[in-house]
Amino acid sequence: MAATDHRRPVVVVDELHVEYKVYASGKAVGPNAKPVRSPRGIRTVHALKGVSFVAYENESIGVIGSNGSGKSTLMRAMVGLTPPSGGAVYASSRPNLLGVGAALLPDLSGERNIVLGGLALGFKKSEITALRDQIVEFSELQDFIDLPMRTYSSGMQARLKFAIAASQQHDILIVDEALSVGDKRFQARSEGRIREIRDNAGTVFLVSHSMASIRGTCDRVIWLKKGELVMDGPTDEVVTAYELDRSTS
Ligand SMILES: Nc1ncnc2c1ncn2[C@@H]1O[C@H](COP(=O)(O)OP(=O)(O)OP(=O)(O)O)[C@@H](O)[C@H]1O
Repeated sequence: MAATDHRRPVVVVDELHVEYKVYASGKAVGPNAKPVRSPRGIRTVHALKGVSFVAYENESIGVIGSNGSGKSTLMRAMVGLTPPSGGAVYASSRPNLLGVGAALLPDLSGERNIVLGGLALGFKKSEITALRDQIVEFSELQDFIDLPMRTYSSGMQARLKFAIAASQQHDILIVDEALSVGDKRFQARSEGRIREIRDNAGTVFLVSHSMASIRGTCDRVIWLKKGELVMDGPTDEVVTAYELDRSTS
């Protein structure tokens, strides 16, 4: 395709395989993968089985598939949190996974967590200070920002996390299911922010079970099923095929 040749590739996923090895007593094996029991009592879950695609700048790519199909594993492998057992991921810059959750502390105020989350995402202290007002405003938590995070509802926590992570332009941003937690109005605002990041030459991956969010945000969709990429193409085509598959299986 001539048009494709002119776009700058930012992520190349090449024949990516991820296998999790879990002790049989472990809790990590999900219902959809077929665990293989080895003689030593270790199960292997083949979560990604040779997934390949190229993502270009200015694309926003939806990642869909039923529970346990490998979506989060793919995102974690793209940011380097989960090592591939085969194949490779190449990226023009480090992808950022939106989900500063692990870094935030429930006993600290929203205010302190903005600093903590910002640092965890690699922002400089001065950048966080400059972005503070914008983050509070986007999260709409002005009246609650001095309270400990444990007093926030899950939707309020999700809003703060999204506001921190989306406060800066990212070259490659991965949003894993974050949008489904806030209310309708916040979802619409976050979708708008994702489109803005994409329009400013970023590439956005959105993992979601909400086909409305996917349709509203993405121009291309990757559909995973049991660790394999079954379809990669324009949003409407892939979502329609996925919904048909779900209604018949
Ligand atoms: N840390 C882990 N250890 C062992 N197995 C894992 C681990 N993480 C995921 N898996 C398994 O890998 C498979 C893919 O899981 P993954 O979380 O990538 O799916 P997903 O498509 O993101 O699912 P969901 O829609 O439910 O979030 C599942 O069978 C799951 O049980």
